[in-house]
Amino acid sequence: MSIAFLHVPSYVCCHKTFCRKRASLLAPFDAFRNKWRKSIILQRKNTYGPVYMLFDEFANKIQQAISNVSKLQVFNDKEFQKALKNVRDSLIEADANVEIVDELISNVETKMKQVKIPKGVTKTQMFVKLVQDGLTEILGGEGTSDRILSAPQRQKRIMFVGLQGSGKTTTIAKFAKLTLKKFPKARILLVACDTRRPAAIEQLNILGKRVNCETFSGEEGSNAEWVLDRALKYSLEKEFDYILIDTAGRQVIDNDLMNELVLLEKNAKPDEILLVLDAMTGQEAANVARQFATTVRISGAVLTKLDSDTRGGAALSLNSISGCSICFMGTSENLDGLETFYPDRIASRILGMGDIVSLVEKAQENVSEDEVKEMAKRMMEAKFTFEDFLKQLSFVSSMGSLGNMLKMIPGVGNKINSEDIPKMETKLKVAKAIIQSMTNEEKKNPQLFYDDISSKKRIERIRRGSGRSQEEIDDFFKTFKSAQITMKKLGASATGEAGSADSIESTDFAGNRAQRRKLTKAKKLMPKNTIKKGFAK
Ligand SMILES: Nc1nc2c(ncn2[C@@H]2O[C@H](COP(=O)(O)OP(=O)(O)OP(=O)(O)O)[C@@H](O)[C@H]2O)c(=O)[nH]1
Repeated sequence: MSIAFLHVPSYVCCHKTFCRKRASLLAPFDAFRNKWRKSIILQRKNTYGPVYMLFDEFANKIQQAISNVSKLQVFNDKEFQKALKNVRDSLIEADANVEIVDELISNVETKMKQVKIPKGVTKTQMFVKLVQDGLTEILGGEGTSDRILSAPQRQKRIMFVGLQGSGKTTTIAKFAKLTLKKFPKARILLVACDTRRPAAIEQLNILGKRVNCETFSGEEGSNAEWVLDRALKYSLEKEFDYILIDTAGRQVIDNDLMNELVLLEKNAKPDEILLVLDAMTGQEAANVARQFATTVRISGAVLTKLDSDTRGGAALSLNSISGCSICFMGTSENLDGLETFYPDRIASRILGMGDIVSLVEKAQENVSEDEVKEMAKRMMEAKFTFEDFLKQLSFVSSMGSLGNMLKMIPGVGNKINSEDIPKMETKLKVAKAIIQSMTNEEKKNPQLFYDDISSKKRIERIRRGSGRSQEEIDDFFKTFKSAQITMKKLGASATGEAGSADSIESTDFAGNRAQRRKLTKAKKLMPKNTIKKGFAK
């Protein structure tokens, strides 16, 4: 059965009254709609594990349009118009607002005609850059996330508002965790002002414990103002640095909700008010934002459930329609699933150009400088053990989903087939299990598995201990060997020692006969001085 009828594009319902009527008309479908959403999340989880690609449906289409242009030898007016049409179509299909899309297309068209293309830059490259700039603009301007996440000069109060089920309570816990990552000594109090839904208080209590933050809640039946008043006194007394205030949501915007928020804003005098919006509502999120912004002073939006939103309509419409910029995005149900939203980096990721800045930031968050130095030193010394391999694997998994990480690497993200990622993630898990079944001596000395007469017995013991098949074990040792070779190559090239092709060929994992023949042929074709030492440039 088609459920498309549940999502009327918001440009059809530009009138406030109609919006309200539409929402109440759809209220009976809400339970069904939520069930449908949950089933989609489950389906995606079952198919791809924890992987999500940012707006993958939209990204695939726009990347296709861009890649067609990049392949062109001649970029004449006919091709240019065709490329513009393809970009426009992909944005419209992504549920972006038609007026905004047309403005973007017209800007690209005008700029392309006016701009003086610098030497060394092709017309098609200029086109891609203009599309990227346009996309960055509609995703939002500067953003306020850095200010919101900055160290507080005095007690900082942040209020979270939004419709029911948009993800406020979960986002508060995620936000607390993100803040603690940045300021580990920060003292954070979570305040349960969502007194309408008793389960919300319990939910905040549980989540608070999971992120090691204290929660303040009133008795059952107490009103939100009363709880806030007590919580503020308590927080001053105990000198908390951050006060994160959860508020009640409604299925639709009504006077009751708005009046309560106005009172809470007046009493809490929050430094920031974050509007939490469900990305899966598409353009409707922009209308909700517009209505909230008329009542309370919204500092920015948190767009949740982006892991389930393949189209991107909410992100593409929010800023232009409501003037509300996206500061953070929810990328999973996990408490680690909140990321800062940088429009330029997101545009780059969508266009398949990667996001190396975020990748480096993630790496810095998860691995210390000393660890990096130690790893580099071992690489230089051409030592690479199972212990190092395990450290690298743990480092990769601590950075979040592999799919997200790969998408951030320029030139790699758009070449990865999302269906291959779960296989890669399973491979990482298998490798971890195998190494964990080794003794400390084995972890430190991989040679025991290659030269030692007891190697067969060792491998068999590990196979049984890790519960893996012989095929998985063989695959693991092969992968490890090639990682070891790569490390040797890197170490040799950095120190200028003989290595590279010659030394690789002499190892037992130089590939099969066909690969070796290919290598010899390549070496013959290379100028002599390039194959002696290090990498050929
Ligand atoms: N997949 C996914 N699920 C999320 C995300 N954020 C929140 N959720 C889920 O959305 C559901 C609703 O989240 P809540 O935090 O309870 O929403 P709320 O706005 O506090 O709801 P009310 O208190 O009823 O107003 C929960 O099942 C969350 O786990 C996200 O970024 N991704």
